[in-house]
Amino acid sequence: MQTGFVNIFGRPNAGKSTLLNALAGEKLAIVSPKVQTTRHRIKAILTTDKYQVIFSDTPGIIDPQYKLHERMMQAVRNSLEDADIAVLLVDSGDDPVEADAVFEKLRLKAPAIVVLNKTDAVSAEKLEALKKFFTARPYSSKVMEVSALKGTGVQALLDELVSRLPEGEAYFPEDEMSDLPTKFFVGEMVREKIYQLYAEEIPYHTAVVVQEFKEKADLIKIRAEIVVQRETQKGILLGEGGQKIKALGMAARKDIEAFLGSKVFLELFVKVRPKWRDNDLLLKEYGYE
Ligand SMILES: Nc1nc2c(ncn2[C@@H]2O[C@H](COP(=O)(O)OP(=O)(O)OP(=O)(O)O)[C@@H](O)[C@H]2O)c(=O)[nH]1
Repeated sequence: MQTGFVNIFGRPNAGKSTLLNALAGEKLAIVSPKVQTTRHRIKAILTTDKYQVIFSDTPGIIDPQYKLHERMMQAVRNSLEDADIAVLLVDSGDDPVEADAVFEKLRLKAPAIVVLNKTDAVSAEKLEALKKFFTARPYSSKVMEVSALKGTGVQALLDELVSRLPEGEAYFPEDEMSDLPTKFFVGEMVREKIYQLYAEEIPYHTAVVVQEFKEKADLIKIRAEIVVQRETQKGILLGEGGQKIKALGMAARKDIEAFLGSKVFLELFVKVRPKWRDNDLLLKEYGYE
């Protein structure tokens, strides 16, 4: 069978997580309109009798400002190492010069396909110009177009990727969807809702840790801790009379229930941990190694 690693790189908000989910046919990576939603390297495994592709979504490439950012960029570097094919994802509405600067710096070893995303949101002329621009770049072996959101072009991209993979044995059992544990995805679903429900800065000061995951007769009991840096942030998360966190819990529970295919009892707690984003021990505890 054709088998190998396809790793997705790009600037924050290019749509990497949306594309990973579209390729995998399953929502594994969380998505929000805010930049830097993805903090880990998230693998999605797609297996048929003809191929196994292991896709990786990586954090958007940025200059680190605190240790959490450094961990995020380490996840990007790890992903550079094992790629059989790199997908360089471009937000077609963006300035191509900025994406180009990021791709140049990656010093890719693997052959790369430049994928123009969000084609649903730009004109044909702009797309034509982008195609010309990226075709001429030295790292680009092909330029393709998709709308990860609408699904346009995703099958053609998948076919192209599979055709370029080496032949070999499957790396993972056929029923495995990811190399990350269920608990991780549950925490991510809570984090996604924080990105969606809270204003600008709150999500960037927040981590989510699932502390308890117990399967009972007819439901799964989950206890998750939301970590923030300051007391004021705790107050914002809770909202007046706990209204905000209640809404957060309800929205997250819905997604978690759909993901697990089971009824869920979700308890959320907020804890203040000053400067956790720069604390090696806490970063490790929260899963950012
Ligand atoms: N119109 C349009 N919007 C898209 C498309 N793909 C993604 N988006 C939107 O772009 C935003 C960012 O998408 P993500 O998938 O979270 O982007 P990302 O590259 O993983 O972002 P980071 O976590 O910052 O690295 C979300 O609001 C998506 O809905 C697309 O094909 N068309």
